[in-house]
Amino acid sequence: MKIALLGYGKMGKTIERLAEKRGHEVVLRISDDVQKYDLKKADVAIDFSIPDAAFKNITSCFDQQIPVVSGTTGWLSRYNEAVKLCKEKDAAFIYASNFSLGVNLFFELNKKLAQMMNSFKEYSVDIEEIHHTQKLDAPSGTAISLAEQIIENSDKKGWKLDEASEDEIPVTAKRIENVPGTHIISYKSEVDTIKIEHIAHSRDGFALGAIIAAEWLKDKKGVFSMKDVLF
Ligand SMILES: NC(=O)C1=CN([C@@H]2O[C@H](COP(=O)(O)OP(=O)(O)OC[C@H]3O[C@@H](n4cnc5c(N)ncnc54)[C@H](O)[C@@H]3O)[C@@H](O)[C@H]2O)C=CC1
Ligand SMILES: O=C(O)C1=N[C@H](C(=O)O)C[C@H](O)C1
Repeated sequence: MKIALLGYGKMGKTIERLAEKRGHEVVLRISDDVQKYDLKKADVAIDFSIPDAAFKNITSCFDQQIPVVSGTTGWLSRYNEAVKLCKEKDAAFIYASNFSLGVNLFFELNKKLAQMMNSFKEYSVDIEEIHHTQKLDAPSGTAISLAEQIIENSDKKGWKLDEASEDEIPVTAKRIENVPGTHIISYKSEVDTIKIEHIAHSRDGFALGAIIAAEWLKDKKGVFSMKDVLF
């Protein structure tokens, strides 16, 4: 598979290393706001760029009929617009706030736990995420996905960074040098705490998941999620 990397930072470089090991070839590397780039040589594009660039990168792929996998976070206010454009242009698109297998399993666990805990009002829920200090967005896209899953499976009405009201989930974002990504969900009562935690040891899990998603998407049309790829 010939891959265009839209974003050639920490994730782009990790994807290149793992993709080459799987026999793929990187044919284009974009790491800036290039006015127009030619994706014709690529079978698929993988976007891990910056929040301000993701929408333009993704829709350029639709225009050039190249399937696109995006993991960039912090641009999701335009996600529905991207979905609409993908359908109009009969293109192919997968977005995931987190491509790692471990986090996608953790997502399923989170939904089940939220359903179970909803009957026990003596417990209050909170989410904590920890990432490296270069991260541009807060809270992380994964923390937002986790909060949305809890909201769908409980009586919670929303989430808020730091201070939250009774019917909202408080989300805390910490920034510590070199942390690839940690997410913790806690249910606390007077007498005890129940915690589930996902700790990424490196970026390899995210990168491998994105490559597997690209292999899966290459010959398809439509809008998909990581759940379609993995389960
Ligand atoms: N969904 C997932 O599984 C994961 C998502 N991420 C997200 O991926 C994104 C990238 O993460 P990192 O690689 O760690 O960041 P990074 O800062 O190391 O790399 C981003 C790169 O994008 C480049 N860039 C700037 N403008 C661009 C443009 N217009 N087009 C293409 N590239 C451009 C920058 O020069 C930089 O090299 C972030 O939004 C992060 O939250 C990160 C890890 C996993
Ligand atoms: O910026 C990162 O590094 C990460 N971003 C993603 C997010 O915002 O959830 C996924 C992962 O946690 C690493």
